[in-house]
Amino acid sequence: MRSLAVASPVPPAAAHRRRLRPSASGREVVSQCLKCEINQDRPMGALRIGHSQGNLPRHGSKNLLTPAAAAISVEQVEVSTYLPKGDMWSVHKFGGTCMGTPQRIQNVADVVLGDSSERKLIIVSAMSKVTDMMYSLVHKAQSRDDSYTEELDKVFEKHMAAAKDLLDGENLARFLSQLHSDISNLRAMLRAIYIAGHATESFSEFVVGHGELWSSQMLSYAVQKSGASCSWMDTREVLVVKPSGPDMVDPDYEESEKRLEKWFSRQPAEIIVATGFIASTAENIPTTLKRDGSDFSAAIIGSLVRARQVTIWTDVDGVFSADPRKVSEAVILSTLSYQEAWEMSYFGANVLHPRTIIPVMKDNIPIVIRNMFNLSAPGTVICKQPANEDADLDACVKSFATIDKLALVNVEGTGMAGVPGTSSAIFSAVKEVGANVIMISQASSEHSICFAVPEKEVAAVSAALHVRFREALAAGRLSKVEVIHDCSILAAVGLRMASTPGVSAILFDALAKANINVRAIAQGCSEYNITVVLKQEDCVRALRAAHSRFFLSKTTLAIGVIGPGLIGATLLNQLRDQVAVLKENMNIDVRVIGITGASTMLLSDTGVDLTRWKEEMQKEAKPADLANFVRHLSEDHVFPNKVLVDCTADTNVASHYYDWLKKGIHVITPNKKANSGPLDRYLKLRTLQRASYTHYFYEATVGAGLPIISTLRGLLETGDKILRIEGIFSGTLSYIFNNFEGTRSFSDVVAEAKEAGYTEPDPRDDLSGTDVARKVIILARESGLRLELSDIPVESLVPEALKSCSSPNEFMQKLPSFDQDWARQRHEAEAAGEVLRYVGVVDVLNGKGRVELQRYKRDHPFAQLSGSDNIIAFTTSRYKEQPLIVRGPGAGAEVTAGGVFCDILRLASYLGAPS
Ligand SMILES: NC(=O)C1=CN([C@@H]2O[C@H](COP(=O)(O)OP(=O)(O)OC[C@H]3O[C@@H](n4cnc5c(N)ncnc54)[C@H](O)[C@@H]3O)[C@@H](O)[C@H]2O)C=CC1
Ligand SMILES: N[C@@H](CC=O)C(=O)O
Ligand code: NA
Repeated sequence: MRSLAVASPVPPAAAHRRRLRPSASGREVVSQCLKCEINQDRPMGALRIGHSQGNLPRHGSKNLLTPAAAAISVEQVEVSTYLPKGDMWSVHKFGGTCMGTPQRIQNVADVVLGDSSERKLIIVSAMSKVTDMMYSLVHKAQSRDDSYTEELDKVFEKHMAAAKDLLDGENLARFLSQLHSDISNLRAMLRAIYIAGHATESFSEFVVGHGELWSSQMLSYAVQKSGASCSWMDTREVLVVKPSGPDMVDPDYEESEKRLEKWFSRQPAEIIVATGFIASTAENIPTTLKRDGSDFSAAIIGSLVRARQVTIWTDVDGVFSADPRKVSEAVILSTLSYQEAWEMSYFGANVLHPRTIIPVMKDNIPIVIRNMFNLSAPGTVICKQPANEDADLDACVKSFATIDKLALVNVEGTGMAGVPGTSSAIFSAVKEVGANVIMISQASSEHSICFAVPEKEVAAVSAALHVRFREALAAGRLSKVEVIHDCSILAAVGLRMASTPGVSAILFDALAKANINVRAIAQGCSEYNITVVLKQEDCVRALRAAHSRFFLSKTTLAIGVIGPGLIGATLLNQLRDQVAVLKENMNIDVRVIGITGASTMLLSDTGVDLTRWKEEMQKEAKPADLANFVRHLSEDHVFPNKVLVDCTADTNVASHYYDWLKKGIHVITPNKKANSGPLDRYLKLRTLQRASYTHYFYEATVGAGLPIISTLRGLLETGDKILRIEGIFSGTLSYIFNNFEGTRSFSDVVAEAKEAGYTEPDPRDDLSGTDVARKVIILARESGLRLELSDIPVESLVPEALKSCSSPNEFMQKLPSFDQDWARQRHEAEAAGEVLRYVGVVDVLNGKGRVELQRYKRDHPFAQLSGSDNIIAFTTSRYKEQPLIVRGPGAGAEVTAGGVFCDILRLASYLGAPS
């Protein structure tokens, strides 16, 4: 990759090591000020650099106390070793969590020793929580809160305990003596702060940096224990920075490089353990790189030595494709470009601070984010985008992020178009109130401009705009300055995304399918992100919908099953056996997140375990409450697509479909009540369905799993004209008349049909012809006829005397008393060489339907059926001579549940699943 910048004769390492090991104090007291030394512009590599402690020399009147604790001074020694640069270096940074306990520090030492790079530079943060403790010390002291002394004791004890655990012998003694000395200096300094009631910035920066001094010393001793060549570096001797804004500093690379070379010439160890976070100004005043500064230290040092790689060790497996707290299926990204990482950190992703990326970006040094607690995870590499990365559409999007608590401001009016200066006037008004504009969008018609600002700033922005545009508003040149509250931003981040055709289509399609309304859109020319503004309440759902479309199983579907009776239970078992296959082969992730019966319901956030749903239903279930059940589904934020599967025969349940579709919940059902109920309701439902992206499927309402509705749809949608549909639509009645033979009684065969699961929950619905009439109505309406159920003449097979039975059981018990009548009717037909068949007819030409018991010759196709077969003949303009016939079992648990399952997969494919 890169070649060495400087190669120099290196004296025997041992000699250097001896000279450069930290002194008993851990630091070397030297005589000459670094500032003066550097100013003399000496040849590099010849300095002994240390920072003194205790009775320190002064650097000038500005920092009277600071030098007493932190002056950085140098002593000249002979030039011996130059700093090599390039691939031999690997830089590691270990965050506070990695350094949290003695055991963890030891693990860090092991990781460092396990890296086979020729030279290693290790940057460490303070032990976890220590930096906060140090800030609190300063805060307490300047607030004249005495308890700072106890807190300082805690800091001392924490480090002493850690060191005693980790180190022994001479190293422990050295460390503890240094710790004592530092703590007593800090006590003096904090006392001064306490008396003054004020801490200058340099005072507090000096105090807070101690966490890194101690953690890095402990680590360097721990590494030395193994006998490795290791030096400790106080980066205040090397890293020079200058303030570049509030709470921001810029590295002085040139000066830092000089100082590093000089430092290295004195201590050319193979492993250098250095303090993160701290640095000094050009005047040698201790300072810090501000929050997250250790990452920055690592990046700057990585750049100074032109490292092969900078590894940032933390406690996550890498950079996620979305906030894993919001998207449980977020994945770890294997690579990211610098710009993408940059963009993501803007959107709040816990990646790296953008400034951390700058130093390494200029030298194309990769940054790797690794998990200290899961060494098997390869992590995320942040590097220059490889030119040949495959141009897969989906791969263009790397991650999604959101920003909440925003408001949109919309300034609108005809007087804006073509008037130069309008946007400047708007944004200068915004600037005057100090608001931060997060996103701007203006359509090219120029009649409006909208922008997003933090919700807490919008009142001031709106007021300022009303003042600024008072005249324009009064004159009507501007029609309004409108505020839309409670908005969020969803941003898709990816390098080539904005320039790759189809990416935004997929994004917006995913949002549309999740029924999410987009309020504003912005896509910068930077190609790195597409930003959409939406209602805050939709934000997590939108994030999940978009994320799942690009990263997950392409289609996720949350299902609520209503009515786990025969069909519902069979469906749940079929799902149990097939979900893994669907995920593997079709990229469809189906989760049942609720099951409700008439009396109890079971709710789950992530998906019911379908291998034990019945037990769970008994153990975990709550009293059934349909409204709560639906709320559970609609308020779920994990899954973008939700579907209610109604497996009841309940009219009341069916009456809710309209509301559910309106809520964006898809509906699938074998229940015929909605489509055969009042015509106006049916039409309203279908109109809503057609106008929305929410789907309603009901294939199993006619012919169970047989493709009846879909066949009819196919004919109609391709322009065929339906003339007539007739057939045997009842599995129950088909079974009864197919098996009502010989000596068998009618009531026995009905009981068998019920036992086989062909009948409706109340078998009278079958025998009365009502079930067939419902199917006729469904097909008639599907064919365009506007008929009510009452328009269908129905010949009922329920004896008059049994119509008033109070229960299906009573009906079944009394049915045998009518067996004689049935036997007679059958014998009459048989005598004529005929069979009894119960048929339904949709006479589309005449706009009518009927349901009746008919006699057919033995060779008629309707006489050839067996079992619960349905047979449906479509006579159409195209199928005029010979009807199109669909035949097969038209009732029963497996085939019906299979039909419902097919609808679920149809929905998945409408939602984008592969075919
Ligand atoms: N059995 C079959 O071969 C076919 C049945 N169908 C239809 O499938 C649906 C279910 O039929 P089956 O499973 O045979 O009936 P079933 O009686 O075995 O199951 C219905 C279930 O719904 C429950 N239920 C009733 N009202 C409810 C409510 N308000 N909330 C929650 N749960 C409620 C019942 O407790 C029962 O568990 C019916 O609409 C039927 O017309 C459609 C095609 C074929
Ligand atoms: N009970 C019905 C079931 C299907 O809709 C029938 O028998 O056909
Ligand atoms: Na069907």
